[in-house]
Amino acid sequence: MSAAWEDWNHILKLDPDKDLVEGETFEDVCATGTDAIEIGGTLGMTEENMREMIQACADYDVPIYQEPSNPSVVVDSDALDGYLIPTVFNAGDIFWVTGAHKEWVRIEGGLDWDRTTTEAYIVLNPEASVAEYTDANCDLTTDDVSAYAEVAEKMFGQKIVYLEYSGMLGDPETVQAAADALEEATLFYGGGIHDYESANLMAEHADVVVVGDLVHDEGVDAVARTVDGANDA
Ligand SMILES: CC(C)=CCC/C(C)=C/CC/C(C)=C/CC/C(C)=C/COP(=O)(O)OP(=O)(O)O
Ligand SMILES: O=P(O)(O)OC[C@@H](O)CO
Ligand SMILES: [Mg+2]
Repeated sequence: MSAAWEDWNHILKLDPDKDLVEGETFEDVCATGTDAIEIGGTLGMTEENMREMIQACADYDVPIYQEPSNPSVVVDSDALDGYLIPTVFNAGDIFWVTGAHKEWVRIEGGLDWDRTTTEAYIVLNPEASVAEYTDANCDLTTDDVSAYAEVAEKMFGQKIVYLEYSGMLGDPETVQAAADALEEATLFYGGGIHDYESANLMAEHADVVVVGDLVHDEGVDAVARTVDGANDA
């Protein structure tokens, strides 16, 4: 059976610490045409705000995945299709590569691995909260990025590699270099997608584009245009 994300073009990432645009509902959000909703963020995450947002999206016909930023915010909910768990390949602190995961396993005493997939993050915007949080070394050349992508897939068996430019539009050549380095793994791209053109551009290079802040800043019509851009690539 193929993994769900192999058929996706577009993910909408909802931040439990941010509001929707006034007048818009989670029903509207789930009707943007996105292939999946990922719930997560770096700052301001709690088990409670995660649970509320998962519940708010539960009744609509779109898969929901939680992307926890640390073990203490993981939510056990039947509404979830699964967990997408970051591991940050260029983190400055090993805690964000394997340490948090070890703690999660230790605390839980066993995980539902069938519902859990890791995402091999390469964090590339030094201004993003996630870069600061994980002390990521974002000073990477295109060759560094493609080499990390290859190591993620070939050495660590990662099924998903995630180029994370959160808050800024990334470099298409770097995204293409990462795509070229991968054989089977699915390449996610996220950061700064704000319209049809930017979604279309990044979806030419990555398998799946992730749209985040746009839903909180501009709303569902803007997100729907990025879905079109991704699907047309
Ligand atoms: C082991 C478990 C369950 C969790 C650990 C998972 C890890 C390693 C997390 C570190 C990376 C991280 C914080 C991922 C969260 C998803 C993410 C990158 C969100 C984007 O965040 P930003 O856009 O930088 O932050 P804000 O939107 O909160 O400002
Ligand atoms: O908020 P933006 O810049 O769209 O980034 C999306 C996502 O990659 C964040 O984790
Ligand atoms: Mg963000």
